[in-house]
Amino acid sequence: MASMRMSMLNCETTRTTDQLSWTRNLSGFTTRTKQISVCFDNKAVFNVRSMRVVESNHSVDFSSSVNGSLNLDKQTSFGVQASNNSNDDTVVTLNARRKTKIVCTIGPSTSSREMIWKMAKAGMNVARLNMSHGDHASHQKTIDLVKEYNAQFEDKVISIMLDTKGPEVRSGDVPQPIMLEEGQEFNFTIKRGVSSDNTVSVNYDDFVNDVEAGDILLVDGGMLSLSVKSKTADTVKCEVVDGGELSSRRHLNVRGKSATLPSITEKDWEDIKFGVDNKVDFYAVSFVKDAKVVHELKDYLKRSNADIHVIVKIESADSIPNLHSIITASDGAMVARGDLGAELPIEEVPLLQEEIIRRCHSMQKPVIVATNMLESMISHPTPTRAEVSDIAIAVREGADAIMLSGETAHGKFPLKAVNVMHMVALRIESSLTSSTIPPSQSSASKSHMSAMFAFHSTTMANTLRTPIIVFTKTASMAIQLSHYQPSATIFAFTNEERVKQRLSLYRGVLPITMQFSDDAEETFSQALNLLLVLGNFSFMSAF
Ligand SMILES: Nc1ncnc2c1ncn2[C@@H]1O[C@H](COP(=O)(O)OP(=O)(O)O)[C@@H](O)[C@H]1O
Ligand SMILES: C=C(OP(=O)(O)O)C(=O)O
Repeated sequence: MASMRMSMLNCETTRTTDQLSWTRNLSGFTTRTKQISVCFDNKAVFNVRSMRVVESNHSVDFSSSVNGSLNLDKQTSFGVQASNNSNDDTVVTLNARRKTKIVCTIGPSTSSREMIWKMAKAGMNVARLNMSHGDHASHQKTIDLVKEYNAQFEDKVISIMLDTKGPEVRSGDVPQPIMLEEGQEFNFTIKRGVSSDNTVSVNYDDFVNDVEAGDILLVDGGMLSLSVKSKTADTVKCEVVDGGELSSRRHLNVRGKSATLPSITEKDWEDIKFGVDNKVDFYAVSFVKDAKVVHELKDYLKRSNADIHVIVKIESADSIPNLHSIITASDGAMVARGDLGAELPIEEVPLLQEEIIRRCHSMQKPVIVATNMLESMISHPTPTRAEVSDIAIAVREGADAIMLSGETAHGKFPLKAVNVMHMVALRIESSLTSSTIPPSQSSASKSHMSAMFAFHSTTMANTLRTPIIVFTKTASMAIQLSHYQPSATIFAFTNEERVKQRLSLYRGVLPITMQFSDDAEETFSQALNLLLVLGNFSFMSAF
């Protein structure tokens, strides 16, 4: 077992002083810790402590599938033991904990109370509501259930992400899937409510203006494809290139072209208002093409007094030249590979994924890798090896979160899919060779004291192989720490429920709510107590 050191820090540190050793009784067990104290906010003295910790990371327990939240099962969670080393004080053992977060799309397979609870247990960190499907009443039910779940725990949290429909083009409803054969003629019409063997509606009136003869139409990112042959005032006539089943409300993309609609449509504004009313945690904004739309949404949120973060979905060909300004304006990004791979050549997708993750890291913004991650598990109980490798790549590239779509929304094996994602992420993370010093591209700017503090705390924590405890009111210090990707967990204590909700998207951060006392000593003790009570640390033997 490797020895580790647990440190505690706080934001806006301005100076450090040496400290004495400290003895106190914690939950009936005597512990001794060494402490370093730091000043923060230019006035209060706050303590940075250290404690001997042992990590049993050689035996990752895959049965302890947790949503990055605490595991109450003492067998599979943490333990604390007395150190034999007289210089080192309390020793804690803990099993590795998944750092990469899991976003799950909620749909018919997972919207029941029972399934929300089971998904949370299996490892869901963020519930995504796709506004392209369902109505406000059905999404309201999900929101209420997630909130009910959250209200039960200080140490477990599912955040809510509302994904706007955006200016997407979709085929209309069909009573039964239509089988399209290669070479057959098939039409899309802007007339509403049409569904026959050779024609269906599209939901976008300018479709006829946007497409030209010779364009290639992709259904569901290329599951079916058609070549445009001609058009009339209301109908686009095509020939099927790759056939298959066309079901209701399928995505339509024109290879290489973005729709000319605004990124936030009238329906989106209604959905955004619904999100404000329900205090969701994140918007995932579809088909963002430039930073202007992000500013527009942020202005609206400010006017509405709504503290909701904006995640931009990078999925439109038009967004690529504006990546820097879009991500700068946002609070994070999603690599929405479905539409991205339809609007741009598919071989560009892995390169863009890497680039978007790199840019988000450089701006300390969270990034989600989405779509097709375990696609085969929509209908099969086990993933393809390529899907497992895809998850591994996203984890290695440093994504904050990885996303399940149809796998959990309407798949046959939603819990198994979450479990596979959890296990693969955990295994890959355990194999990552963590250098002691955080990556050089993330070196701390000397002008930002908090960045320097996070950088050096990470170096210390990595050297000593210890988790970190951070106390944060605004999430900022926990986010800074997450950015440097320490090798062990960041326990983020906050007295703000919304901060806890938000932090559940960030890699390596385990948010816990707790009331802060005016007395920093007491706050620290309370936090340790809470970790003990919640089963993060349990003494295996006392001294
Ligand atoms: N709230 C919902 N109600 C009904 N079906 C849903 C819902 N959310 C997702 N789905 C189903 O799951 C599929 C995959 O989800 P997702 O990838 O989010 O959708 P899409 O690719 O259609 O944008 C959808 O195409 C739809 O069939
Ligand atoms: C996540 C995506 O968006 P949606 O599921 O809303 O189409 C995507 O296109 O990859």
